[in-house]
Amino acid sequence: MRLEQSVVVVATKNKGKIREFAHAFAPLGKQVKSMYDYPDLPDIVEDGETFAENAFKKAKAVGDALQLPVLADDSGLCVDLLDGRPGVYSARFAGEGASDHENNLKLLDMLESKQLGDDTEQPLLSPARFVCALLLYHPVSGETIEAEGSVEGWITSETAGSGGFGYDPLFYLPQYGRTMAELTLEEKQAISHRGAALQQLAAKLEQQI
Ligand SMILES: O=c1nc[nH]c2c1ncn2[C@H]1C[C@H](O)[C@@H](COP(=O)(O)OP(=O)(O)OP(=O)(O)O)O1
Ligand SMILES: [Mg+2]
Repeated sequence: MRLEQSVVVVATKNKGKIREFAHAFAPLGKQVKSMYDYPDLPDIVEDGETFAENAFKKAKAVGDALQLPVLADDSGLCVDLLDGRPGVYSARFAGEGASDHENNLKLLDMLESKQLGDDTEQPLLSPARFVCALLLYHPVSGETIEAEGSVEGWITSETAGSGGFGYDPLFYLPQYGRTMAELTLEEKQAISHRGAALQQLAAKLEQQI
């Protein structure tokens, strides 16, 4: 499979993801379209047990509806002290339709309550990682190409930054001394789970050309 078109359709409604994909594909001369560009798409139930399963559901639903190759991203945050939660439930951690802010508050609440009684309150609450599964689906051949990326960091109670989206303000990167929300788009792409998955996808696509 090749990504020949000058338009890449991404099966997402997340404006933060759309911004990051647009930034990543612009140097390749490719324009990104999202689910906002196509009314009447079917609703997608993201009830898979893995990121890859959900990415497949999104890419297949939109690819079959549009009869175009479609890329999907399913991603989330896995927190060590919470045994890997919220994981695939990251988007609806504080309930169906929860905002990023509500999800962030719930996560900090859970982690801070674990710390109660500690003599010294630490801003760094738990190691964590962002995970991103990408899946490119071709509706005619049924072919799929998958890629995955992750990035390690710490959940911090000292949230900072207004860039990015989702859990970025509370994801602290010790090597940068900043949260993910304090990075530029370029910096985030260079180290993020999504950037890593995109690199792996590009490598796989090249192999198949
Ligand atoms: O780079 C990231 N920086 C911060 N947070 C992130 C990131 N990447 C994923 N996340 C969080 C946001 C959301 O709580 C969940 C993704 O859920 P996920 O279902 O894949 O995306 P979504 O529902 O927002 O949009 P859509 O399904 O239409 O692509 O993980
Ligand atoms: Mg979603």
